[in-house]
Amino acid sequence: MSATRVLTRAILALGSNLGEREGTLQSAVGDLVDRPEVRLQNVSPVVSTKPVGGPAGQPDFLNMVIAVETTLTSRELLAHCQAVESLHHRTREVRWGARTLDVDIIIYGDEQSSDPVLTLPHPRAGERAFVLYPWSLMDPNATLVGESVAQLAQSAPDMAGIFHVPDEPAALAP
Ligand SMILES: Nc1ncnc2c1ncn2[C@@H]1O[C@H](COP(=O)(O)OP(=O)(O)OP(=O)(O)O)[C@@H](O)[C@H]1O
Ligand SMILES: Nc1nc2c(c(=O)[nH]1)N=C(CO)CN2
Repeated sequence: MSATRVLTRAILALGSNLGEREGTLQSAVGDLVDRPEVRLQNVSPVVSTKPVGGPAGQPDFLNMVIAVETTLTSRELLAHCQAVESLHHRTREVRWGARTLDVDIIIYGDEQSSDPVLTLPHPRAGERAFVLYPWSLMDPNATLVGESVAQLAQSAPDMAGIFHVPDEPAALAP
């Protein structure tokens, strides 16, 4: 008889700035939860964000976060996120360069780790409005290491470059 696995809540951040960005994010969410060990709990709106770091002139990102409950360990969840990135033709050439899909684990329960292979909470999440702002829209009461995610978003340097994505293409708007 196998041991019962603990169910852990995790926040995953998704970003895309190459190709059909919105479609990639939508299908990546499906792929991330397309196994019995990962259950989708909540989904943020998609926001448009200016690139933070990396080469100049790269396209704007679409970013979003999701909340999942999982019986995977944190390392298994990382491997799963990387497999979904590969499925969407993610390559790693330039640090912070343009990519079809990036999936980061922001928190995994209250696990803390300084291992570079999997650092938890994600070491740069607390200063990234492209993670914090959609997270605060999904869960206005969320906290990251004891601080309000909504407040952290407002003081993040990239907050000024964040825009809501209209539900309909601008060309169809009255
Ligand atoms: N919390 C985490 N979530 C995802 N990857 C992580 C995490 N902590 C460490 N890593 C490691 O970071 C490595 C680089 O990941 P990646 O190429 O996606 O970085 P990036 O998204 O370009 O930059 P950043 O790490 O600043 O978001 C991965 O191979 C992974 O092992
Ligand atoms: N706007 C934005 N900038 C970034 C992003 C991202 O997802 N959105 N991801 C990065 C590395 O994870 C680096 N810079």
